[in-house]
Amino acid sequence: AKTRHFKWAVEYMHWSPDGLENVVMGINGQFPGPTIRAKAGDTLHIELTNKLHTEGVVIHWHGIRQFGTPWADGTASISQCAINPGETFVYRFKVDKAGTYFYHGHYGMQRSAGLYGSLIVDVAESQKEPFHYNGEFNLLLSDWWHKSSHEQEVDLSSNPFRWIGEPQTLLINGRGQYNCSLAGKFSKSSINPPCQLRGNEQWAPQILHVQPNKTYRLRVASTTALASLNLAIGNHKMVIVEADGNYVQPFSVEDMDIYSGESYSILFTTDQNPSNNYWISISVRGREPKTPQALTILNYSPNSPSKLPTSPPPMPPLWNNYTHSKAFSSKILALMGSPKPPSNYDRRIILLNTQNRIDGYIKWSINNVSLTLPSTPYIGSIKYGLKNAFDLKSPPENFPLDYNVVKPAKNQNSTYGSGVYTLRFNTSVDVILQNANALAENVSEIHPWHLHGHDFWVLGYGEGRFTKEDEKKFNLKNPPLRNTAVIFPYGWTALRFVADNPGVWAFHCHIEPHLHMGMGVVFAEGVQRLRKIPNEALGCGLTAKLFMNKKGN
Ligand SMILES: O=C1O[C@H]([C@@H](O)CO)C(O)=C1O
Repeated sequence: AKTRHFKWAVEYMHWSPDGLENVVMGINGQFPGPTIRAKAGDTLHIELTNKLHTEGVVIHWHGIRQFGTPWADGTASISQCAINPGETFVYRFKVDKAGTYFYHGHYGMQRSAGLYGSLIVDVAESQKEPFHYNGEFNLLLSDWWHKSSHEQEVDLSSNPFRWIGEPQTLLINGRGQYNCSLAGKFSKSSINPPCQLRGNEQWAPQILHVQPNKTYRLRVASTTALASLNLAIGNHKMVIVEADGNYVQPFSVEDMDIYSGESYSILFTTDQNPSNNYWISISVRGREPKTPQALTILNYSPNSPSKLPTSPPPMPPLWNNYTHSKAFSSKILALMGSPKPPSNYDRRIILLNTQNRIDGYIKWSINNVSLTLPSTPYIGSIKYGLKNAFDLKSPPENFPLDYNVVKPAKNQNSTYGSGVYTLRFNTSVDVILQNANALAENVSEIHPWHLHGHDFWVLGYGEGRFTKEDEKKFNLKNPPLRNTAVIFPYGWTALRFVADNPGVWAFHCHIEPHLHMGMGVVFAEGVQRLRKIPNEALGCGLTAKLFMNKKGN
């Protein structure tokens, strides 16, 4: 195993992600940020310098569990203080499991501003993947707004509330087309004429060049701020083999859903007519699509990459065809030989997701608490037993029996909170994510929930309100291990994990505006087992005061 060193500078820069010039957050002059490639067991050493001039920054390594290095998780207010302008913070951690990962900003709405990139971990030198392929591609999916993330943040925090709306463009590896369509003559809308591209534009699509009769691995990860996506490769079947850095029982599909925070590996074989090229398409699911499909080309050698496919781009399933989405999710099962969940739970926490009002401001709440992050990182205030850093009362474990999850709430008001669920070390924890009706009647949305510091087993999905009876249908035989799981409208999702990683871990909806509106909780476990938290992570809030008072620290 190696230690891999990186020196990164984060800054705002002019860029044209979709043909319109805008401002993005870049790393070392690149958007998306550089792709990290490592081998399982390697240590990454990333010196991150904040060149933003007027705001802090942190980077979260999504899917990396950070065993023994919880201060490197990159969550402002939770695992560290935001890095101040001009300062450098060293992220040093081990990548212990092969898989498809990514990294992104986790402060304010910096992910929406374009602070993200790919992190690919190959199997260790002596290991083999449980499948074969001749070549691979990596697609990082995102969504793009022409309004700045700062303006979006103000819009979401205002009364009256201003929703950010649907993205203008979907991006594949940071590239999309706003004013034109790659589909040209196939494009149904007359506003989007065929694109005139030379290929060297920042917004030119990244073409996938393939040879006939080979098998390729397509890695995909979604770091969208909002959009749930459906991916298809025209005329080609896809075999899913990995999800969130865990191998799954291979299964074949024509199209697949991917929610924000998820990653997959897909195998496909170039067994179609080699004189044609084919579409790769990304479309919006789960919200009424107002954003055009993102497209790129699967280019069979020796065809010209500019040769248009002979048929129109794949037709995605209807945006609200949840039966289709649920069928896909339920096909994801662990590969034989994967770690199994404990057969029982020590504690079950039920988390009701609701849209609420607090003093007229629109928020999201969990068991009627809308998360507000404190100014001192939890990891420091818990370790040092600071009393006034956050709400010391534990948040609710459940919600009232008479709450009807399929109707708008009788009382739509909620409260702010910063409390923590303290988990007993090494215990088995069940989390039931319970979806409900939003503020408006007959509305319930998809929420992809992401857990830091752990993978969890997805034990099952169900409709309506979860009851104790439902646990009889849990899959304890081959549930998939993941770090992100979706709740479907009006449904529930059951997860289990072992609280075996000392640290403080965010668990939240990966939709950026929803997190901003309070849709998350905080878990803490075994914090007293941490021997030394680097002071550089805690130079703000009450921990900074503590260090100043303890002279010589
Ligand atoms: O949080 C959200 O707010 C809007 C809508 O519910 C209110 O405008 C929306 O679609 C969300 O997902």
